[in-house]
Amino acid sequence: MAVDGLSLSFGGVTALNGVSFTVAVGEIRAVIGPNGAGKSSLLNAVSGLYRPDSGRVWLGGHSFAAVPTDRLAALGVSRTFQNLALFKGLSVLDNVAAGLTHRLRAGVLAQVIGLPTARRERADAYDRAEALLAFLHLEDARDRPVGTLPYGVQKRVELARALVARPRLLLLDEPMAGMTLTEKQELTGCIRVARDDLGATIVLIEHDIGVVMGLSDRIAVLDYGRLIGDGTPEAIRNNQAVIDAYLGVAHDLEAGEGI
Ligand SMILES: Nc1ncnc2c1ncn2[C@@H]1O[C@H](COP(=O)(O)OP(=O)(O)OP(=O)(O)O)[C@@H](O)[C@H]1O
Repeated sequence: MAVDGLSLSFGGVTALNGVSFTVAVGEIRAVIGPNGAGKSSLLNAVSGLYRPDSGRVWLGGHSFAAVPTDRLAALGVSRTFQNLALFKGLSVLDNVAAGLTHRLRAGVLAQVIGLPTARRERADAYDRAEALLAFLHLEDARDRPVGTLPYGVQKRVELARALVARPRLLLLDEPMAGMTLTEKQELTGCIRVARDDLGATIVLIEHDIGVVMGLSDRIAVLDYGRLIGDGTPEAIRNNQAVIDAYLGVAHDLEAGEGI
């Protein structure tokens, strides 16, 4: 994935101003920056929810002036949202399988009347969902209605659902928001599993600087819509422009506190 000269404004507000960076295959790439820096706008442009004013988004060897949302799955892209978007009354397994069943080739009618192809696709979706539960340590919660689970577990279910289609690129929007320290540690482990064992390239927006420093291979830093830093955690920690604009206000970087 890459973005090349991405610009986007809303009325008089410049959300993105000529942002370019690349994401290597198999990389965990964080995008950080103060509130209003343009992080969500960037993720929304990459996933096709916003149409940039100029610039290109590269996904899987194709470049787009505006990413077609209906082709995201075919391009191997999956994303999560800041606010949970799960079916609260359905079980964990059903929610995870929904990451596949909502776009099965056999249509809804075929599913309902139980044609063999539909049955096979559905069984396959559930097999893959079961496998994902094992990877992300969710087996114990398999049959529980999602709404009854602690928030941190629900976030893991959301990650599992995004992963069930085996995306090549996974976009995570503030995955650690609202989590306890233990939950953050668990989810960090799951994100590593997604990369190491499931082969996903990961781009995440995250405010918790401790998590970002520990998890990312490279970090892109936005400020007022501009890219002001791009490099390894070590390079970003020592980047004066980044310290001035962002890290300088961190309470305690070494302790890994969020800001
Ligand atoms: N749909 C929108 N309509 C109008 N202005 C918007 C819209 N989306 C973003 N903006 C503006 O664009 C700028 C960048 O916002 P964006 O949400 O991308 O920043 P962010 O870095 O994700 O912030 P936060 O960390 O607070 O989520 C802000 O000034 C914001 O008010």
